Amino acid sequence: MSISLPSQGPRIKEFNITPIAVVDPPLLNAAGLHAPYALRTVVELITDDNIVGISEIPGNIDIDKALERSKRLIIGQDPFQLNKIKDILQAEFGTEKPADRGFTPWDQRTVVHVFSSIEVACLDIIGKIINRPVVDLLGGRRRDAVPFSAYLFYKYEGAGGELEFGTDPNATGWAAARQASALNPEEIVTQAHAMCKEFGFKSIKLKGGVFDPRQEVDAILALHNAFGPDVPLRLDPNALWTVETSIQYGKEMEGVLEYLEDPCRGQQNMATVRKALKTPLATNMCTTSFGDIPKAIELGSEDIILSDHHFWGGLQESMKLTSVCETFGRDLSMHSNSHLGISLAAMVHLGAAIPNLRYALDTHYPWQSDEIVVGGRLKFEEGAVAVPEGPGLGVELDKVALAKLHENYLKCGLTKRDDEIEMQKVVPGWKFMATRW
Ligand SMILES: O=C([O-])[C@@H](O)[C@@H](O)[C@H](O)[C@@H](O)C(=O)[O-]
Ligand SMILES: [Mg+2]
Repeated sequence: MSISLPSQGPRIKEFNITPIAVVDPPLLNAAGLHAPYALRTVVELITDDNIVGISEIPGNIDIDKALERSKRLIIGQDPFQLNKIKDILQAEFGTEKPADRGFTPWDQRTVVHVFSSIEVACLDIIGKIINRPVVDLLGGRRRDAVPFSAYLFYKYEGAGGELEFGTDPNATGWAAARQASALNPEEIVTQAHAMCKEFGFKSIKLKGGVFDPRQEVDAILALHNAFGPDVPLRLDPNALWTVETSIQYGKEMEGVLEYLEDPCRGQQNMATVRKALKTPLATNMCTTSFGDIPKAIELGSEDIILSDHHFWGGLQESMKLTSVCETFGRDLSMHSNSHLGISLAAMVHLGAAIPNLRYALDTHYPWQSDEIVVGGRLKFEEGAVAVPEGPGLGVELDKVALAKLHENYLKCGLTKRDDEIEMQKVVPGWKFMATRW
């Protein structure tokens, strides 16, 4: 049966794709080391009456090529017809398998990113046309401001960007702390104090999977001592631990962590660990798509799904996930990667719509200093970001800032994220391992 669409309605007439490179400090993780620039891609959809919708996704040349390929399909479409747009993209690209996400801490699928970028930009357009914020297109706000967690990283000394491992001697406050090394529990506690002071975060996550688990657990215990029992803590070894290691150290941190994130790899292993611990388990690695849900429920692999609209195919798909979580008694919170204000605004609209938000969301935002939205960096108050004012996402693209970060992209020569190669520049021969301890 074919559906006839209104012949009048707006049509997308222009689809711009701009890869950018954002200054990023030398942060360490399970897959190696962050490059001096984190890559993002900015999508702009423009309607025939010149309404502009924007979105931001992780940068990767393969995703950019897929976006290029989707241009001819999207131009001429009505941004309100999101189901039709989804069907068109699905017919062109097919559906990726959950396993296509790969072993890295971040998601390596292509098509989910394409879906997400087009959907968010269309929602931005729709919001502007009907003069409503995006949160109202997700069922309306449940809160006016969305709480985020501090996100600590082990790191080498350095500011990233052109300075790479060097530092800016004129930096003060958090900008100075952000350049400092953090390679042991004491330096992690110092980083936590500086970040919480600047942004007012009320909970703290440590990115693990970098050092021997003993060192990382000691850092968590040091944070517990420094901040006391009222500041919830999380540790994320990005699946590098065995089941035995996860249970051993999970038991040691019982009562200290609010949740343990992806201690080990795969739903079956996570389910075994979950049965052995009282501490809830969270994931952005073993249950990462709707296709993973049946097994997640059957095995009981996690308590909290860390959604990410860039990986779950957009904001509306993420709202669908909230219903799945409610149905099966799971909590939902949010995962992040290095990002700027367009992604942050989208996360805030989604975070404001999620029911029963018990856990503050992740954000890498404090680690970035660049911005591409008019008015500059978004503000945190008491660790939370207010739903942006204005229709759509409530943020506008600063074209001059965008052009500068596109220049960075052209100059830096990076085309996709590869933390293993970056690490090998510092530690020759270093190898990523799917399970390490
Ligand atoms: O930025 C990083 O290095 C993180 O490791 C990131 O890539 C992960 O995807 C993420 O933050 C996580 O929670 O696993
Ligand atoms: Mg994680």
